[in-house]
This record gives sequence, structure tokens and C-alpha cells, in this order.
Amino acid sequence: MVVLSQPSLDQLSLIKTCKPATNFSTSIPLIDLSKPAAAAKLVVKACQDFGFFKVINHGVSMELANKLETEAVKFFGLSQSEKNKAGPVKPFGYGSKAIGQNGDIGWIEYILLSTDPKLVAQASFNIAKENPENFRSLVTDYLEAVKKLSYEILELIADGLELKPRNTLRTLLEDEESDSVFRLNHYPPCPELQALSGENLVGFGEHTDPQIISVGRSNTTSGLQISLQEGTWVSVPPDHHSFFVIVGDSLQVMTNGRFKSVKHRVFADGTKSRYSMIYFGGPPLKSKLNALPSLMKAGEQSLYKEFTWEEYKKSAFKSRLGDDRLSLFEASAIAGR
Ligand SMILES: C=C1C[C@]23C[C@@]1(O)CC[C@H]2[C@@]12CC[C@H](O)[C@@](C)(C(=O)O1)[C@H]2[C@@H]3C(=O)O
Ligand SMILES: O=C(O)CCC(=O)C(=O)O
Ligand SMILES: [Fe+2]
Repeated sequence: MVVLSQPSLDQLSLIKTCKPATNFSTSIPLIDLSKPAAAAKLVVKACQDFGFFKVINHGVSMELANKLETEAVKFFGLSQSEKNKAGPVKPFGYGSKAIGQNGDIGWIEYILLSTDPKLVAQASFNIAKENPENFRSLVTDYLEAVKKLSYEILELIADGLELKPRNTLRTLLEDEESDSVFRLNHYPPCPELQALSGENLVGFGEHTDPQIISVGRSNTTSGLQISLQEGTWVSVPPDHHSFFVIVGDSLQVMTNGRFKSVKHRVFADGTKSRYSMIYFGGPPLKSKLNALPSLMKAGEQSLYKEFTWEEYKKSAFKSRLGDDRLSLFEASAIAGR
């Protein structure tokens, strides 16, 4: 995927490009988790203002994260025919360019995994043929650490919102039936495009994440951007040490719109590969998604109808990446639309 032949160049015309209007003056909230008293307020403010923040002193071993990233680099460095043996993504496995099942494409290749240990073990045989046990144990250990971090962040959110009990949100991800996924993304460099037009090549088109929160980490190649509520785009400075946290649609519903699920996108770089590893924390399929009663002020109406995560997920996975998925579930939406 690095050396582009004429057919690959032809494919570029199918992938969106754009000249982004980027806002350089807004800085992304960076929250130090070693100071929990201050962090609770800062996390809530970041979720309200941006739906996005980064955390440091998060407790996830950098050695572990680097080891898993190295495995991802190894896998994505295999020949296309070798990688294809770990596909297609129905629902888990290796995918290239196609994102989801509804016609979205980007300058990306990825591995999508369930967080269920049994399914991780099965997938490891296709992804790391030479040493599946090493891959399985790295993914399992990494997921354990990132889940722990996600639970901590959800408790800080509960503290900041004065939600009682403070495990109200974390139990949704901790539940054995929680419906979470894990994704390893690779955005190969694309020098041809930069040279041809100076435009940016879309790796992952703009979208919101449907789950509760997404917790990710990337290498030091830039590309991730978030949309501010007024619509301008801000680049997220990449680094190896922090984790980024994305408010998903489900958390927007549970906070009755106080938190906004943030629109984000990724551009491919002209010269360097970007790698990212993201845990998407979703609730059990049968969980009802509705505004948390203790957050509702007297007389406040729910912005959304009552629905389960299963219903939302089914609808989301039928949608295109850039669709406003929640609009179908607004209290004012026409029934059956
Ligand atoms: C186009 C799509 C890809 C996606 C499923 C969807 O129909 C709409 C949501 C997309 C998204 C975004 C966050 C995660 O990367 C993801 C795994 C998810 O849960 O929702 C992807 C889905 C995907 O890549 O299949
Ligand atoms: O690769 C990234 O940094 C973000 C990717 C993303 O938004 C996703 O996988 O849903
Ligand atoms: Fe995303």
C-alpha cells in the first residue's frame, strides 16, 4: 500500500480530499489524572466544551502499549495477500479502505476486534500466525489496562456531575455483557497525493463514535482533528504518552445533551504512517439508553426517545459515516422514520 501503482492512484479519486479550515488557536484540554480532585471538574468541562480531551499520568504501561503497537506495525507491514487472510471485517478482522458496510472509504487499513477474550484468542491465529499467543496476551493485557483507565475516567465524570453512586457509568462498561470493540488503525503515507495537489487525503471521514467513550492512543504522526461546536476543525497534537478520550453518542444521550459527542476525522500524512489503537466502550446490548434521572432539572424534558444500545447500534451500523445518527432518536423525530 506504500508504492502506488496506477490503479491505486485511480482509487485516490474515490477517497475524499479537502483543504481543511483549521483553527490553530484553540488548545485541546490535557488533564492530569494524578490530581483527581481537580480532574473531575476539568473532565466534565472538557466533555461539555469539546467532547474530547487528553489524559496524562493515566497508569497504562508505555512498554505494553509500545509492544502492541510494534505488533500492529509488523502486521500492517505484511504483503497485501497475507493481510487479506485476516479479513474481511464481518464483523471482526482486517479491513482495507472500506469502513463499515455502507460504502464509506478512506486511506486506511485496520484490524477490528471484539474485546471478548475468546474472540481475541481466535482472531490472534489469523493476525499473528507466527506467535498468536504473544499477540493475544498483548491485546488482553492492553485492553485490561485501557478498560481500567476508562472506568477511572467514567468515575471522574460521575464525580464532576455529582452522580450517585459514582459507579453509575462505569458499571455499563464493566458488565460482562458490555458490547465494546477494539480497533488498530494504520494510515499509510501518501506522498503522491501531497505532491499532486497539496490537498489532504481523508483517512477516516468525519463521524461521531456511537458508544459511551472511546479511549485511544497514537504514534507521533499527526492526522486526528476534532470539530468545535461552531464547526471549525482543530488538529490534535499527536504524542506517544497521552491517551485521547472521545465522548460518544451514548454519553450524549445519558447526559441529555450536556455532553456532545464530538465529530472527528483523520487525514493521512504525506510521508509518515499514523498508527492508532482505540478502545470503544459500549454498554450491554439490552441496556436502555436514556437521560440519567439525577441529571434532570425540574421540568426538564428528555431530548431522546427511550431505546436500547442494541437498537441504536443496529441503526448506526446501517448509517453512513458522516450521518447524524442520533437525529432518528430525538424525542421530536417522526415515529418510524
Ligand atoms: C460507517 C460506519 C463505520 C462504523 C459503523 C458505521 O456504519 C457508522 C459508525 C462507524 C464506527 C465509528 C467508531 C468505530 O470506529 C466503529 C467501529 C464503530 O463502532 O462505529 C465504526 C464502525 C465500523 O468501522 O464498522
Ligand atoms: O485513528 C484515529 O486517531 C481515530 C480513528 C477513529 O476515529 C475511529 O477509529 O473511530
Ligand atoms: Fe472515531
